[in-house]
Amino acid sequence: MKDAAIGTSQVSVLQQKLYSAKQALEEMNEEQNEKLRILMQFIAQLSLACKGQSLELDNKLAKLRHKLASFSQVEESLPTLYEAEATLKQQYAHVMLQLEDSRKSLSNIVGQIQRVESLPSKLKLEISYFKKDLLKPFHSYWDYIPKVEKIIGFYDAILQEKLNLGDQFEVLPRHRQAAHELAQLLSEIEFRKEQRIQISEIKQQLTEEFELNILLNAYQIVLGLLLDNIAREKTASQEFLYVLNNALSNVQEVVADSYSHSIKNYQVAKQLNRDINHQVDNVGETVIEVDDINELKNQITTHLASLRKSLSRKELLENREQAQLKQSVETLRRELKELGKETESYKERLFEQQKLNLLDSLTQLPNRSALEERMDIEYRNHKRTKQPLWVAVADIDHFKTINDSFGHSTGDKTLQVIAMALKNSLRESEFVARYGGEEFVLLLPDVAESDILPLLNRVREKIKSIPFKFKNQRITVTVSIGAAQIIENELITETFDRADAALYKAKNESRDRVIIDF
Ligand SMILES: Nc1nc2c(ncn2[C@@H]2O[C@H](COP(=O)(O)OP(=O)(O)OP(=O)(O)O)[C@@H](O)[C@H]2O)c(=O)[nH]1
Repeated sequence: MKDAAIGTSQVSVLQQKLYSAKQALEEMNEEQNEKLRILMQFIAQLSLACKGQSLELDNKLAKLRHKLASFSQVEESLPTLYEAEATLKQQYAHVMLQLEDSRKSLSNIVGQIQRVESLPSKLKLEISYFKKDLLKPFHSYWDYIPKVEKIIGFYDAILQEKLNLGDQFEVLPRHRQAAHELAQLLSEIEFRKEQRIQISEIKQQLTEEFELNILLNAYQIVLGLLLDNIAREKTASQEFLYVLNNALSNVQEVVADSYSHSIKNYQVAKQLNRDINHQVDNVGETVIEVDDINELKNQITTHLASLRKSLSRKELLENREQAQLKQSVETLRRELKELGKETESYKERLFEQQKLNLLDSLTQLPNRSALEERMDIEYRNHKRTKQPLWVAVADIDHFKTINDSFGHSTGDKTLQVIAMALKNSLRESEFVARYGGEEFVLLLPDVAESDILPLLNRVREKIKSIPFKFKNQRITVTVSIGAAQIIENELITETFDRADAALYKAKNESRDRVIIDF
């Protein structure tokens, strides 16, 4: 009976082992689910950064985010993940198609250039090589943009050729007008920091006496810079889409893989559990049924041997599962790290671009888009709090005379100084933007009706007192201001129109004054 007691205690040790093995397996599953949940949240956040690429993609990613937010089992999100991936692939295909169309259009343009008679043979040869080069497909916008620049270069060479032939190309009033318009346009476009010096040189050249090729060069450079800006933004978001797309595919593979592994392992483990329970039952029955001690010894030894075998198979399975889990988690962690890096640099580029989009490059004041956003916010605040809100439009008087008498770059500097003065004369909660040209818009919340005229007159006086000195001449620059307060049931754009009409009146009443539309 002593042997039987030993057998029973061994069985209970084995049962204990079995129980702790089961618990460890459950913990592993929980840990795996937790890691996946973190990854899913991350993907949801990341997909937000993709917004604005295409409406369809936005919808798919929104659906995916919704699924991921409420996910309890990974496999529930798989179909939506597949759908989002398919759309990302479509988007990629769409971009490629666009590039292909652009390549064909470029070939057509080159064909037209080739038809120009009187092309020097060297240029002809170069163009025909270039046309052959265009037979190769483009893989990114970076392939496309240099080709456009090259074509612009050909045009330029042809024009130069014509200029040289004619030699006495006269600068006509319409050329001067074009140069003036280009200079003005340059003041309204946001350029990147490293482009600004080049742009201000071009502006300077356009305002002085110039030859026709200066104007042509200016067009070419500006076009090149603009294309570069467009390409930068496009490539940045495109690259990011590809990375996200790949990451989604990898994660999807890992998830699907570990899911099918855990199903298989679960089934094997279930079978093993059944075997072990069965063997434990058998030991129990043997202890009850067999009386002969030797027989009992033999049978229990056999049962124990087979139990040990099942348990070691189970241990093997658990080890394998542990290794698979480690590998999946490792792969996911790597993906996460890569994505993290990519998102960080994308965010930086986006931030740069946003800054570029909302600041006026000359004065560094908020630009018109920023003004529209702020108007929206102030309007909603006003609706909520019922506090007064004023819109004022300020315009520099006789600004054209400054440009005409002292040059465009002096005009630019004047704009910068006045912009700074306007900004400094306002409180933190007040806002000023460059609306365009020499016009600024102020948004003034929370100012009582009795205070608005003195406030704006102070601003006007402050600008008038700036000691400008151009070409050793002391110049007083003044501004005219029109303002209006938002009234019940009025849109803020209507208030703006009334302020603008008041400014018009101030200009008509000999300028340098403030008129309020009460
Ligand atoms: N230097 C410079 N001039 C600019 C810029 N934007 C607009 N301008 C010039 O601003 C001048 C505006 O002239 P007008 O609209 O005739 O007005 P004004 O001379 O100020 O006359 P009033 O507004 O009637 O007092 C034009 O000569 C524009 O070329 C800029 O960014 N830099």
